Amino acid sequence: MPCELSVNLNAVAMLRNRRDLPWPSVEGFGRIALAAGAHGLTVHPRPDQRHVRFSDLPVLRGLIDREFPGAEFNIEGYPSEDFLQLVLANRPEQVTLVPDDPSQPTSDHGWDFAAHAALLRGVVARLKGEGMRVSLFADADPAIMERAAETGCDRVELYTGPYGGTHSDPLAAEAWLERLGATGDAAQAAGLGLNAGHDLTVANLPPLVRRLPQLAEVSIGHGLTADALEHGMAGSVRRFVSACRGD
Ligand SMILES: CC(=O)[C@@H](O)[C@H](O)COP(=O)(O)O
Ligand SMILES: NCC(=O)COP(=O)(O)O
Repeated sequence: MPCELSVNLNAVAMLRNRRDLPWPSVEGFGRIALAAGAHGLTVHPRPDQRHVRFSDLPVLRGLIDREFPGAEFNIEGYPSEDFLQLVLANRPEQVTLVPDDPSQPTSDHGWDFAAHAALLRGVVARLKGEGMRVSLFADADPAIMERAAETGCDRVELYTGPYGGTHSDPLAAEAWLERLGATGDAAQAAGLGLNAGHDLTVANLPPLVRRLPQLAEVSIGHGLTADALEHGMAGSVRRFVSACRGD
C-alpha cells in the first residue's frame, strides 16, 4: 500500500461532447487531477468516440510530457489495428487491453485467456517491444491467472464492476472482496503485477486496498467524476488518493 491513482477522463469527455464547445476541458481537468496528486491519466478511446476523441490523446500526452514528467498515460481499448496505431502514435506508459465489442455500453468482462491466447501473445509482444507496459483486463477468478501470465503481459487489471454493484448489499460486497482478494493473490503467485478498475468509489476502495496490499494502480473515472460534481476535481482526487491508502 498505497496504490497509485490513475484518473479516467472518459466522463469529462462525455460531458464536453454534449455541446460544440471546448468546456469542460479534458486537458484542463487532466491538469487539475495530476496537480492534485493523481499518478496518471487514463482514457478509453472507443471506436465511435462517444466520449474520448482520438484528438484528445496527443493533447494529454503533451500535457504529461510538458508539465508532469514522471506521471503515466494509460490507454485502454480492444487491440484492433486502428487502436494499436493510436497507441503507437501516443506512446502511453501503459496499455490496458480489454475484450470489448464496439457495441458494448461499457466494459463489463475480462478476457477469455484460453480462447484469445494467440491474439494476446502477439499483441503483448508487439507493445512490450515498443517499450510499453501491458495490462490485461481480467475477471475475478483465481483459476485464470496462470493463463493470463502465459500471454507475457506485465499486469492484469481486475474488473471490479460486480464489486462496485454491491453498494447496498454488504454481504455480497464481502463475497466479491474475497473473490477479488483470492484472484489478486493468484496473480501475484503467477508473477503478475496488479491493477484494478471499474465502478470504484471512495467508499468501496479502502477495503479493496486493505485486502490487496500488492495492488499497484487503480483507474477510476465514473465514481470520481460524480464525486467531483460535489467536491471539485482537486478535492475528489485528494479524497481518492486518501482512499488509495486504505483510509
Ligand atoms: C475498462 C474499464 O472498466 C473502464 O476503464 C472503461 O474505460 C469504462 O468505459 P466507459 O467509460 O466507456 O464506460
Ligand atoms: N479501468 C477502469 C477505469 O479506467 C475507469 O472505470 P470507471 O471508474 O469509470 O468505472
